Amino acid sequence: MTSVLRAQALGKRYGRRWALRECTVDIPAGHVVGLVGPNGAGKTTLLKLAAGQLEPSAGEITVLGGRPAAGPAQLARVGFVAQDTPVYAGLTVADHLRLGARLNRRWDDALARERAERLGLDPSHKAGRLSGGQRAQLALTLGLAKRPELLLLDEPVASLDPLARREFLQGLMEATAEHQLSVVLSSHLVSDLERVCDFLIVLVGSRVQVAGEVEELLATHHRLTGPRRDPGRLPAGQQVVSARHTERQSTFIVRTGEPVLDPAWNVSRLGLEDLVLAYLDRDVAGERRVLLEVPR
Ligand SMILES: Nc1ncnc2c1ncn2[C@@H]1O[C@H](COP(=O)(O)OP(=O)(O)OP(=O)(O)O)[C@@H](O)[C@H]1O
Repeated sequence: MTSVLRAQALGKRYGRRWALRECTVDIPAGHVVGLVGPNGAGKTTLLKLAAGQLEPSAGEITVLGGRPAAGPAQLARVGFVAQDTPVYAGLTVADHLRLGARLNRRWDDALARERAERLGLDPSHKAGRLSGGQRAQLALTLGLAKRPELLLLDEPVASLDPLARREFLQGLMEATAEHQLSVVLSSHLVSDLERVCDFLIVLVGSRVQVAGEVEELLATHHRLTGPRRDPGRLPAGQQVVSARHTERQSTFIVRTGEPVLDPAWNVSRLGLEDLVLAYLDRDVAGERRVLLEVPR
């Protein structure tokens, strides 16, 4: 299957500090990819590298088989909705659609108008007077009407209330099914990602901690609880993601393709949220522990 995004030892450095480091991922087409990580993890950097807005300092990245921003044809295949729903406050909804039509060679005007109408976006309203949710929907409409093959969304729901978030993600899911596009979506909110994503990338401290299809990740990660044990005594095929101990008991989260047969363990499956938290909670290269926002 063709890759929508392939990175090999990709890195971006500002001065001596790496914003993204040794990033190797291969995202097949047709997925809604959740890119999750705490503040400063490198999510925006990866999306901007994919959009061709940044040049790598190390490694390689190809998007839809080409170099990002290789030229107008490549740019037309990728939509990028930057953080904070970038719209022009002084322009009306109709102005935005006209601008989109002028700037994008594959612009789908019928889609843009139909979507704006369905969402109740009044063409005569200035973007600056729309609510945060409406602005996010306008930005998504512009991104979709561009008819990209890959849509990159940087924290599109961060400023939205739960209802607006649900509506936005619902709209995104419908649009991806209808137009067969691939999406990479960054967010802090695991519960939102759980609803829409079928591929996950967890970034912490500028490095990819885990990447893969959600179904496969959920099938291969287990929580083991039992009598206290040193992690070094687990079988070689069980990769320890996290370990917690009390005086008498150990709880491990392990990744393994094999069944866990040791009768000493009580084995349970993980939900996506627990899986993500296990990776986020690891100490990364001695850096401080990181916490993720998980709305209840
Ligand atoms: N233009 C820049 N100059 C210097 N450092 C930068 C620049 N842009 C990003 N960084 C640094 O690179 C690291 C990764 O930033 P990035 O914006 O990619 O993180 P993020 O995961 O998107 O964070 P957030 O969730 O807060 O948006 C951070 O440490 C940040 O301070």
